[in-house]
Order: sequence, then structure tokens, then C-alpha cells
Amino acid sequence: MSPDRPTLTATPHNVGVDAAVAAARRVVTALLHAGDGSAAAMAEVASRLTAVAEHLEEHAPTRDERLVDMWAGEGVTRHDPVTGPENAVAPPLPLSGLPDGSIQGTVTLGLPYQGPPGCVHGGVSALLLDHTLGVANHWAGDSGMTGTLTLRYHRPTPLFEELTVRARQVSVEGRKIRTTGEILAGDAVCVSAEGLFVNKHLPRPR
Ligand SMILES: CCCCCCCCCCCC(=O)SCCNC(=O)CCNC(=O)[C@H](O)C(C)(C)COP(=O)(O)OP(=O)(O)OC[C@H]1O[C@@H](n2cnc3c(N)ncnc32)[C@H](O)[C@@H]1OP(=O)(O)O
Repeated sequence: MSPDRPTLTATPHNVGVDAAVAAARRVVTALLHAGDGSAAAMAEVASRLTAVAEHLEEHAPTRDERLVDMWAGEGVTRHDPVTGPENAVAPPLPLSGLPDGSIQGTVTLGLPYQGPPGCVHGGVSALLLDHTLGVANHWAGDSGMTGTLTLRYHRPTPLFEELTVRARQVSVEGRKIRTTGEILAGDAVCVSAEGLFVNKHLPRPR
């Protein structure tokens, strides 16, 4: 990739905070329906996890310092809730820019993202597409904030199967940016999105 093209997704490291976040994602998944159906000693688990949370909170920088840090270095790509290797809420979905100007990534979603039985929650699909359309704008060079995001849910989006999430910028007219994208399972489009973004950028915290 050309060195002047933007980084779309921070590279996860298997050490330090990234490794801890990967473990946290496993914990979130393992906790789902782990109560009555598990032989684990949940009181003991709760006590150990509370100790971990207290240790982290005790040693964390202030919220304001963290907000500033999130916009330095690799920027929000380490922290965003879709691709961020430091964000345990992110599935994560790594995104790559393609020579044709589009971007795409693959992800397999598990139990924490369930909506209908065995299927991805529609709001989770909206999150993935809002972000991916936004990053497609960044890749194309003109970006902004989501004004309107229109989704069509064509068929249920399966859990536990590799999904492709892709997007491309369609047009830029003044401050208005039109962008489209899809989530596919195999060749089948499960969700399609049309976004109207408005070129506006909030100031970074400093
Ligand atoms: C590597 C990774 C990097 C980083 C990549 C990160 C990717 C992250 C992607 C996540 C994206 C998000 O979730 S962003 C977060 C969600 N979005 C928001 O919170 C936005 C909240 N809304 C706003 O701040 C505002 O309403 C705006 C910015 C949308 C528009 O306000 P404005 O700036 O005052 O614009 P305004 O002058 O009124 O309008 C300009 C033109 O846009 C049209 N317009 C205005 N609002 C809308 C609208 N909602 N839907 C349609 N069209 C609209 C107007 O009719 C007008 O058209 P005309 O008269 O000129 O024809």
C-alpha cells in the first residue's frame, strides 16, 4: 500500500492491552448463559473479575487523558467499537482498502451479538455498516458524520459464519457524501446500507 494512504484498522498485537482485550472478549462470550448451565463457581468468577476491574481502574489514566490519547498515534483505530484492538466491544472487524476505492473486511460474530435466534442483532449490523461506510469515506478521501443511514435487511444474518462487510463511496456533492455498503454471508446479501454523510469534523480533544 502507498505510504500516503490512511491506516484503516490498527494492527492488533498479541501482547499487552491487546492480549488483555482478547481475553476479555472470551470472558464476555463465556459468561453468556453461563449461570445455571455452567459448573463454574460463579461467585468465585465474579470476585476475580471484580478484582481485575478494580486493578485496572486504580491504574488507569484519567478519562480526559484517555480521550486525548485516543486521538493521537494510530488515532481512534485502536479504540473504535468496530475494529479497535483495544476495545473489547469491537468484534473486531479488520478493514482493508481495495484498489477499486472500496473497502472490506471479514468477521464471524458469536453469541454476544445475537438478535433473532442464531442470527445477528439488527442494531449490530447497523453499527458495522455505519462504521464501514464511514471508513470507506476516509479511504476515498472525503469524510464526515453520518446524517442518514438507511438499511434494508434482506435475510437473517447468521451467527458463527464468516461475514463479508464492504462499502464504497458513491458521490460527493458539496458537503454531502453518499456511500453504500453490504453485509454478505457467502454470496448472499443479508443487509444493505445507503448513507448520507455530511462533511463535518468535531474538534479532537487535546
Ligand atoms: C481510519 C478511520 C478514520 C476514522 C473513520 C471513522 C468512521 C466512523 C464512522 C462513524 C460515523 C458516525 O457514527 S458519526 C456519529 C453519528 N452522527 C451524528 O452524530 C451526526 C449528528 N448530526 C450532526 O452533527 C448534523 O446534523 C450534521 C453534521 C449531520 C449536519 O449538520 P450541519 O453541518 O449543520 O449541516 P447543514 O448545514 O444543516 O446541512 C448541510 C447539507 O446536508 C443536508 N443534511 C443535513 N443533515 C442531514 C441529515 N441528517 N440527513 C440528510 N441530509 C442532511 C442538508 O439538507 C444540507 O443540504 P443542502 O441544503 O446543502 O443540499
